[in-house]
Amino acid sequence: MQQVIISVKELTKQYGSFEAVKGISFDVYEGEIFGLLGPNGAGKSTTLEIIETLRTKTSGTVTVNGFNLDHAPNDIKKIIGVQLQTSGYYPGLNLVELIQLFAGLYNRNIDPMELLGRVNLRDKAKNKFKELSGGQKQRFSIATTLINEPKIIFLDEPTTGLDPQARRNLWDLIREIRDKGTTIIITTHYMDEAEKLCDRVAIVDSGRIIALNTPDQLIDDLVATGFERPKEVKMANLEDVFIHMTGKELRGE
Ligand SMILES: Nc1ncnc2c1ncn2[C@@H]1O[C@H](COP(=O)(O)OP(=O)(O)OP(=O)(O)O)[C@@H](O)[C@H]1O
Repeated sequence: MQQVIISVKELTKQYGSFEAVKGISFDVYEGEIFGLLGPNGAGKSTTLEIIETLRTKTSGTVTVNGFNLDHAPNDIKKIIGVQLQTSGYYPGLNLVELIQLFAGLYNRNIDPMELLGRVNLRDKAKNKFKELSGGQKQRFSIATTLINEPKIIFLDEPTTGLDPQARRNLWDLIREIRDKGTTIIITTHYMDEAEKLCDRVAIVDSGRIIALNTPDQLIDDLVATGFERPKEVKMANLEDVFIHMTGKELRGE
């Protein structure tokens, strides 16, 4: 029996007269990678930011690890990890110093080099955030979400703008974090990514959830309607060519 760690019931969010979230309900299970998918403006970030305690809701109930958002937002903050906007990293500090700063804020005693090792950034320990490549920045930003040893982390479009190797590398990292027991909520516009990475996905459209299931079941349900994709005539695609020619390994970037 899977344990519910986040429960959202009839959540609404009104921006003035515009209703961005229109009564969304869903549960996230402990230890899963849960994807929120949907077109631009569907209400994904609004929903996540409400759960993260960063935005007020208009109505509805949100419970995280048994804590009610209305009564115990500080308890929720303590058990979640949220990616900072890039502007949140002090420009004068190197990666080790940034981790030490966050660890101090969270009152945690952690080894910066061990954490950097987890995200394959030991050799950049003395570099500043702005000196990192896109993939490295994402990996560092994910590392910072782990500093307070959270039960749940939120990743908003973590692979946008990355090359195919860096995306795959980040998927491996995200799976490793999940396999250690952390629940992950992720938004993405890449359906191949959601299909490979997410245990379950919710599709959000105009402020409502229009589907929620495992990627496999959603595909089977579509096929059962008689849907058929035009036959693929080639055994590989351009991404296969790219990976084959440039290698699977992550670059020095
Ligand atoms: N602070 C705000 N004030 C007014 N309207 C807002 C505000 N924030 C978001 N909105 C509107 O609410 C809707 C949902 O926005 P939201 O950012 O949650 O969508 P999203 O699904 O995360 O989109 P994207 O995929 O583009 O990130 C959009 O129409 C957006 O313009």
